[in-house]
This record gives sequence, structure tokens and C-alpha cells, in this order.
Amino acid sequence: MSKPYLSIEHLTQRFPDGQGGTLTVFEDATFGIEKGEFVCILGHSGCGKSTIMNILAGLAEPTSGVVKMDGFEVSGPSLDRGVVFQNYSLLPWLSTLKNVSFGVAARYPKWSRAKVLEHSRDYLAMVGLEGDVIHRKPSQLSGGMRQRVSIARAFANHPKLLLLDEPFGALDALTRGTIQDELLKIWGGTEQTVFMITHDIDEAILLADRILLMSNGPYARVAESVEITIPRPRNRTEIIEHPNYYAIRNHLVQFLGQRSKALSGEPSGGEAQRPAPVRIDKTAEVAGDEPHLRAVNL
Ligand SMILES: Nc1ncnc2c1ncn2[C@@H]1O[C@H](COP(=O)(O)OP(=O)(O)OP(=O)(O)O)[C@@H](O)[C@H]1O
Repeated sequence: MSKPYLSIEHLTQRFPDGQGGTLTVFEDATFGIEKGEFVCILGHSGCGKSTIMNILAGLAEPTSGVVKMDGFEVSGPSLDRGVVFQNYSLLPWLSTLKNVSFGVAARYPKWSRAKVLEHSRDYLAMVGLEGDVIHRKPSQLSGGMRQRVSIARAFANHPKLLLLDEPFGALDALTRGTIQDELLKIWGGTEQTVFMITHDIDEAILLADRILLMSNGPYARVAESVEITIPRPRNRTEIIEHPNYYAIRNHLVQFLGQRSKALSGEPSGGEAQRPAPVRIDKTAEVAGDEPHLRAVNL
């Protein structure tokens, strides 16, 4: 079997627990992501989602295990991997426009200055930032605006892998909806692979091809990989009418409410810990087709 585009193998992270002992956040986590896939990860606070993302970004080293992208081991940050953090991490001494354009200029060194600026402006406009505001420094923007700059900066670089850590958390519902739609549009028109942390179940169902479910730490696991069996294009008002919507949603809620606790706390014993695939498809049942309801209950 060929390896997935992004391959996470035996990933283990331990930290000193502050009391002379060791905290094992996760151990031998093993999963893959295909090129062009949109994958969301859900799990309770502290299970290790940001730790996984930092490792995928090349910003942190795991205790052991490897991450390979396109066959090459990830080590250190790269323009191929774009990151949007919860805390937006903009450069405070640069204007909004320059916060975006400096990355674009690095990504496309042959572009003229005018082209770099035009491209950067287009991406800022896409997240609703136009006019005078793009010449302001980050400190002169609201939290939601800063978050939008950070999103524009990551998207404008067309990274092969887009890593999003709760990117819409600071946004009001309306802006959030608009930017989710923009994200889907950008992603749909490219071969970009997206890995996104969110705490919002409905957002995950709207956006993802697959949702990875993490059990609680310590010894957290990427326990399930739930396929979102709802065709695209998806629309936030119509998606809830789809026969699979509530079946999938209930499965996710049940996992986060109950099984995430029950599954936590077991050392791996050195075995690769792979998520169980879950496919819930009520439409196949209705059609009287062969049964496709394969929800795996561990
Ligand atoms: N540098 C560090 N040193 C010690 N412990 C750490 C360090 N970084 C993270 N941790 C611990 O690792 C665990 C996982 O943290 P992480 O931030 O990855 O969780 P998370 O799932 O992203 O949480 P949240 O949803 O709240 O952002 C937590 O128990 C945290 O306290």
C-alpha cells in the first residue's frame, strides 16, 4: 500500500510534568492524510492537538516518531507549510499589508513588487480588509481583524499544507461564516491539504472530508477517523437537512461526551496507535443498498 501524502508515524510526545516526573501526552500516534484532503481534529482541551500541529509545522520536535510530507521528513519550518495560530502571531512593527506581503515576496521571489502587493491586497480583501485599514499596525486592529490578517497571510502563500489552529475562534458568527466559505473556495480551487483544529463540531462537519477524534490525555489517542459522508458543495443552511448530518453529529457528540474519557490513559506498548475508520451513511440504508453503516464502536 502506498504511503499517504502526509504520514505521521509512531509520534510520541512526553514533557516533564513539573513534579520530577514525565507527562506522556500521546504515544505511537500513527495516521495519514491524503493530498488535497481537508481534515479536522477534535478533542478536549489538553489532549495534544496543538502539540501535533506544532510538530507538523516543524516548529517543535517530537520525543520520538516522524512526520513525512511527500516522502520527506519534516524538520524545521518551511514555506510549504502555512500556519494560522489562535493568537495570530503578527509582526507588530509591520503594517497589515506588509505582514502579508513579506511572506508572499519570500514565496515568489521572481514577482515584481507591484505584483506582490496586488496579490497581498487581494487576499486581505478576501477576508474583508480593504482601504486604510491595511496600512495600520496590528496593535491598531481589533482581535478579529488581526486574526483575519493572519488567515490572509497564510492563504496568500499557497502553502501545500495549511495548518489551522482554531483559526476562526476570535471571529463573530457572520465573519466566521464568510471566511469559512472563502477557505472552502480557496481549498476547492487548489491541491492544498488542510489540517485544522477546531472545538466547533458543526464547523468541522461543514468543512472536513474527515474528522479525527482524540481521546483525553495523558496517553491520548487519535482514536477514530470519521468520514463526512455529505457531498460537496456544502452549504451551512442546507447541510442540516442531509440524512447523514445528525447521525454524524450525534456520533461526534457521543465520542466527546463519553468515549473520549473511557479511551484515555492506556500506554501503547510500542504498538502503532491507528485511528479506527468510521463511516456513517444513512442514504445507503434508505436506498436498500448493501449496509454501509459501519460505525466502529470501540
Ligand atoms: N512545553 C511544554 N511543557 C510541558 N507541558 C506541555 C508543553 N506544551 C504542552 N504541554 C502539555 O501537553 C498537553 C497537551 O497540550 P496541547 O496544547 O497540545 O493541548 P490541546 O489539545 O491543543 O489543548 P487546547 O484545546 O486547550 O488548545 C497539556 O497537558 C499541556 O499542559
